[in-house]
Amino acid sequence: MNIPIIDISPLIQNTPEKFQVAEKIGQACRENGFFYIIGHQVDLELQQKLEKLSKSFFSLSLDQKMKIKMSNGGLAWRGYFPCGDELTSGRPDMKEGIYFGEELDQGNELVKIKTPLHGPNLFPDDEIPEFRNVVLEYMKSIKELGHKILEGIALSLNLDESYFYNRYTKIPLQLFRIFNYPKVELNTEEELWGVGEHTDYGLLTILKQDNSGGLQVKCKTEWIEAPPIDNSFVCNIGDMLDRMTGGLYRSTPHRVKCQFKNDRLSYPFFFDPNFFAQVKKIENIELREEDRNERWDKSSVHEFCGTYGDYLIKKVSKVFPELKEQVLS
Ligand SMILES: O=C(O)CCC(=O)C(=O)O
Ligand SMILES: [Fe+2]
Repeated sequence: MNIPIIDISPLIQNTPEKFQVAEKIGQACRENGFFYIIGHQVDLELQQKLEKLSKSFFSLSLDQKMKIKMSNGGLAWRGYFPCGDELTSGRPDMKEGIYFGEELDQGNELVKIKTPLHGPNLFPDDEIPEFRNVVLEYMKSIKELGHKILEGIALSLNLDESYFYNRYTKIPLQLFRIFNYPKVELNTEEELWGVGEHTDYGLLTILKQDNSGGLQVKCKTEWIEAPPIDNSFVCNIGDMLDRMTGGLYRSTPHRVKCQFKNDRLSYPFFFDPNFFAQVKKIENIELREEDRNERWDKSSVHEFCGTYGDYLIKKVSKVFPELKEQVLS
């Protein structure tokens, strides 16, 4: 089974062919929850600048990188974490990375009342002064892309194209990460993963990956590769879309292999419901059979009660247990 490649230019240009695009997106979401997009019109030069600056960042010394360590980001949950600090299902991932989000200054009302995951980003301004603007510009264009893809997803469910925008994503929660999976010298019996099996938490993930490979997607019981495709993004649906569609669009487990040949860079952007949104099932969609026992975390996305922020904080706390103690205690 292959992951489909969908040219979304009609969706971007708002031409009548967008309904056919929506049809293809719907099919991909019902089949395995993963698809590539091309024709997205995200500026290539901007992407190349992002790649170049990200490489420069990860090649700084650990001391330099730790100047923007996540504990300095406090409640906003931003900044750098070194290899081994992030856990999936309780086990350390073989990756380092930086967390970004919407850039909000200390004067912002939500920041003033200490809303978790809201605040200013941490950038390596001394070492790589251009990084800040390039990251913020990239996030802006992927956010716009996210709105477009969600219009396609709404159409694929026979909903008004602004269904998600009106209810959940007028102000989406944006989480943007840049990961480096460093080349690992094999000297252990332990099974190592770049990222262990998991599903994403929110609505939609838009992933840029370099040409190293290693991303794998679980199709029923089989793992298939999601190899790099030039100037494409890999899209996958998260737990909240699974919940909204009563399981019709499942959030699909995926993982990343440990890298033994060279470093791998990836850039996942999580386009998620507003932090304060109560995520509900779409009217007129029937709840499908529970998949809890098959899920990696043995929990049900359909039983959860609360806001998206509540859901996310519970999940993120498992991923960074130490930070949780510092920040939320
Ligand atoms: O690095 C990748 O290709 C995927 C990362 C991922 O699955 C995640 O951060 O949720
Ligand atoms: Fe993921």
